[in-house]
Amino acid sequence: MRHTQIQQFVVSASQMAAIESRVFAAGMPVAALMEKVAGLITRRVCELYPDVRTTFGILVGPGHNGGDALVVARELHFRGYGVKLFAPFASLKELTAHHARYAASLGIPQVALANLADCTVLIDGLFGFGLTRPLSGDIAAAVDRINTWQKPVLSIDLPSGLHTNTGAVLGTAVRATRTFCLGLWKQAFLQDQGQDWIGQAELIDFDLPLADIVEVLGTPPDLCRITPQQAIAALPIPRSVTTHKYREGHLLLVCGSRQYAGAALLAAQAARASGVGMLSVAVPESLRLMVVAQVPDALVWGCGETDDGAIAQLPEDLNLADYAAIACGCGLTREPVSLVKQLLEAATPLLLDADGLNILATLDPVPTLRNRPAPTVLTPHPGEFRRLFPDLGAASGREEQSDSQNDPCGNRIDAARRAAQQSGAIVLLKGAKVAIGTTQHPAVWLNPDSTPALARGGSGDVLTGLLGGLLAQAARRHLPLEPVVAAATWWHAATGRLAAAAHSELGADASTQIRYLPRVLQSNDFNDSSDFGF
Ligand SMILES: NC(=O)C1=CN([C@@H]2O[C@H](COP(=O)(O)OP(=O)(O)OC[C@H]3O[C@@H](n4cnc5c(N)ncnc54)[C@H](OP(=O)(O)O)[C@@H]3O)[C@@H](O)[C@H]2O)[C@@H](O)CC1
Ligand SMILES: Nc1ncnc2c1ncn2[C@@H]1O[C@H](COP(=O)(O)OP(=O)(O)O)[C@@H](O)[C@H]1O
Ligand SMILES: [K+]
Repeated sequence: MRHTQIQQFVVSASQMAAIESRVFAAGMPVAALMEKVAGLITRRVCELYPDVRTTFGILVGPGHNGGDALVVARELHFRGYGVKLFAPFASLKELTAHHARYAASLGIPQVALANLADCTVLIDGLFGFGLTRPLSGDIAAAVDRINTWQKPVLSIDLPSGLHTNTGAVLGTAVRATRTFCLGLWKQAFLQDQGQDWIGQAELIDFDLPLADIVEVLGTPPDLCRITPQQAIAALPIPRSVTTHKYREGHLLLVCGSRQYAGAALLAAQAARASGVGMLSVAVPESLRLMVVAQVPDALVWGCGETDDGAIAQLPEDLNLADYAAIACGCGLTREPVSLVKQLLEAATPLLLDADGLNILATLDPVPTLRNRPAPTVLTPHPGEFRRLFPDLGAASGREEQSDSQNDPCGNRIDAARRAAQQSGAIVLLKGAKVAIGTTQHPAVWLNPDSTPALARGGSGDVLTGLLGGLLAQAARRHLPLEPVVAAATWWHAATGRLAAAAHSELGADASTQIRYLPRVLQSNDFNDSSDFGF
């Protein structure tokens, strides 16, 4: 129970400090907490490296991150491991200085950086959430040098140099292979730009009282890290035994063009896998028979086409009020502007993706969305996000085409939140760590566990179909849509992980993802997203 609750929280540096202050004010001695935390870290290090011939090079910073590192060093020393310290700061916080003195008295050597080069593993205790300014000078040079060594690095709390909230690299940062996040997930762990430095992330729960956490974060908290349990709870299962197809929602998918026929198929097949009661698909007339053949369960509308094979208009006898939800955009091309306008005016929950978003971007999006008579869900990747919300775009993540960006204001959590606040829409900002901005509480949902196997054309169409189908089911029941958007995000990511486990990261193409959608729900163990057996 505690394990599940703790996994949902995400904190900023100041919130973490506020929670710790409450614990200290209540009587917990700082030194005792440091012993406890470092003891838990030591246990994990010993589990990871049971061979006592392993040698550890330990980087010691001036604050309590360095204090943690010194306690870990001492404990590893007592367990018989070889330990060397690199402690380049002349002035240490008081508790850290005590531990440094004791470590010296035990004969644990303090060495120059070059002498760590022969250690098997490095432990990074330079800076944690107390980092206040960019790394510079000798310490930045040391970090840069360590990063060239290609050794396993275990970072304590955060890779030193990473901004606790944004995950941005401040000057330079340690490239960790694994990071032990202490107590509560820091925001950096849910930001794309920190991921290449964090490596494998692991939470070390050291029993911060829930009452203190809730007091600082509020109920419900502003941010929520999506857990499998929450996601499953938001899915329309188990079904009522007496239900019938019209009670399980009717989705209208508006998608496809002669140029992008596959996108329509992927979205329709994923919508089918969502369990939606009825699925209608509106495509250009020339795609109609192909969709019928591939998705025989759908009612397929053939629409009038433009010269280029995009949808010119919806059939006259198609009544938008007949549907619980509409999803539009996959493979649409940017031609059908009046179609998207028509859908935006409908009093039906609307999901816009891909070219639906690109068209919306030309229609003065913020006031248009604000005037919508029904809820809207947007699923932009960072490029589409920037087109929709240019004033927030810099904060949405790295450039699509660039592989070396570290945008110092790449705060996706903030970008998704502000986009939702401005527009009133639910904004699902795609990426490695999907951030979903809402106007409700929580203001932002964050999806922690995914796979780069999803980074390929067609993945987004799968998400749109799946989410559209789930939105139709929720809207039919008059349920809030925000938890459903979070659940679809989790389901899609879990599908990618399951498909990648079976077929490799390269083999989890969009069609394979669709085949794996139902298998995610067949797994019996949702206690932890890492408990899927992969
Ligand atoms: N309290 C506890 O018992 C628990 C604490 N825990 C542990 O404590 C960590 C937080 O400790 P912390 O607050 O001491 O901050 P920390 O991250 O060590 O660094 C601050 C020091 O770095 C300095 N400094 C900053 N930037 C710098 C720069 N660019 N270049 C050079 N120096 C720079 C800064 O100096 P100043 O800015 O004051 O000049 C200050 O001296 C947390 O991450 C976790 O590991 C947990 O185990 C839970 C229990
Ligand atoms: N590195 C990554 N790790 C995890 N998920 C990713 C990664 N890159 C992309 N994704 C996910 O894959 C999907 C890609 O969607 P999108 O960019 O719209 O692709 P397309 O339109 O080509 O299908 C989104 O759900 C996104 O969150
Ligand atoms: K660190």
